[in-house]
Amino acid sequence: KLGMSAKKEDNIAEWYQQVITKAEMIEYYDVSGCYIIRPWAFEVWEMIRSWFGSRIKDSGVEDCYFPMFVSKTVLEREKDHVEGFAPEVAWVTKAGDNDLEVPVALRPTSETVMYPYYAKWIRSHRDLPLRLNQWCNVVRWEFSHPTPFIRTREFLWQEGHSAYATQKEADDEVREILRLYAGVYEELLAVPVVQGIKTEKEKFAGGDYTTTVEAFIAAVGRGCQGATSHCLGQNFGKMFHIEFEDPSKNDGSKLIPVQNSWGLTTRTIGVMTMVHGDNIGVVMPPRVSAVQIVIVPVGVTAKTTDEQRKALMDACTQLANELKAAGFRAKADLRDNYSPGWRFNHWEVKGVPIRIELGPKELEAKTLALSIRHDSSKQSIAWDANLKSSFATALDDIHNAMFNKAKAQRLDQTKQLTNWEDFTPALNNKCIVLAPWCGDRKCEDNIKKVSAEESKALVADVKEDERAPSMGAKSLCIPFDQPALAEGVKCICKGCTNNAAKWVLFGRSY
Ligand SMILES: O=C1CCCN[C@@H]1CCCn1cnc2ccccc2c1=O
Repeated sequence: KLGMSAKKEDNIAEWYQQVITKAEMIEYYDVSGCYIIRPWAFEVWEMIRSWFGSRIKDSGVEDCYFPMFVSKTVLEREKDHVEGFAPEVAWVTKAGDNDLEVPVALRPTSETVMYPYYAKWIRSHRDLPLRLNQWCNVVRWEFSHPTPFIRTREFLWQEGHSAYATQKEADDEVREILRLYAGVYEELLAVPVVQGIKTEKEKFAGGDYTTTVEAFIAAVGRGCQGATSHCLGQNFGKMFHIEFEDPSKNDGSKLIPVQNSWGLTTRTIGVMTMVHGDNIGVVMPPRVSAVQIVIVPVGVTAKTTDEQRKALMDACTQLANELKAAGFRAKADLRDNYSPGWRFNHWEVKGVPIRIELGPKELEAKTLALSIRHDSSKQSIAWDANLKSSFATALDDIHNAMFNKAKAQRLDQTKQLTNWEDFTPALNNKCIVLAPWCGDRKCEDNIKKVSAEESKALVADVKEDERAPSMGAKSLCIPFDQPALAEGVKCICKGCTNNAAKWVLFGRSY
């Protein structure tokens, strides 16, 4: 039974689980926190990989593959970045009945796997820049609530690791990669993102600074980190003795390269689903949907003669072939063991951007009746020589409409505030907050603590709905695009009298 029973605005967790299973994206699996990624979702990952992978390759990044097993000594080499994450590291301790002499960890990320070899391969400045990337899985045995695509114990990602001779080159690459991450979200997935830098509290502790693309899930009013691009500085270079001869000297003195690392994961698919999905099911962005146009024959009745039925089937196949020849991912669903209505609903729940019902009278008139999934509108397109441009326009219009709708929702649910008393009510109104911050870590901690307390107090009043989020707001990013900050504007934090230094995006988040 395909029908959705949960409503997105009522209970997004229940809605999400139904949507991703009925759209055949996910199958639940018997190891907690792990899920089967079915073709309808995996093909989105393949589109993302093709788009992002081709662009980083064109810019000079080389793909490679490192082992997924990490020895304990190597993993714990960079103390301060691992200690916070140690509880998430999964270990292999046995093979068959026998304990391993030395347990090996499953990679949670590959800095410590790769950098001993960066030290071996980098000798001269001519070995720089070294820019390697791998598409792989990683394991992080998290204990917080697992959510398919969004928070899983194993996920797919790409991780890029660069080493440069100069800080400038590294800084430039951090932003170049972030621009591509924004492109994955905005050009492929029709999801608007805010680009910014993480606060010291939220950045990757092993690095110098972390830049991020932040998405927004309007249905629950929560931010979601989309991808990160870190400048690691020389921290790992010092730890792993990565050095190169100083080209400006001839006394053999060494320099430590400036490194970056950057990652994008299958969380992208979860964000896409949560942002665009509706109470019918998934709504696929046209540029990543494995099927962009589905054709279902209709109007076949007992009165239809065999040759009429055959003519109609052939026409559906011919239309699909013409669309494929024009470069679209089109499919004719002629499975007559399912009713046309069942087929129509099937592709609607899966979120195919354009569905075409082709019947005898459309065939006669050579006009195609299009059902547009994202807004349930109807369009008719002549089946003529302009097929390619008509469908290209229709699909681009769908992408832009989905993007603009999501952007309008985010703008509508982003409150720019300067007074603390407006902060928690905004969170409880499914909003994120752009607020002035003095830059003190104390205030950032306080904002999270006090907003959580104020939310709990509210939930206490509203007893019956224990699901109301009592989560505090964390800083999502310091947007690169900063509104003007007038002289004397104070930090939003309750009780802080410091002048604000920056506008910061705060919100509950995944
Ligand atoms: O984000 C990225 C992008 C891709 C390459 N790695 C960086 C930083 C990863 C930070 N991190 C995240 N979880 C971890 C979990 C266990 C051990 C170590 C880590 C860890 O270093």
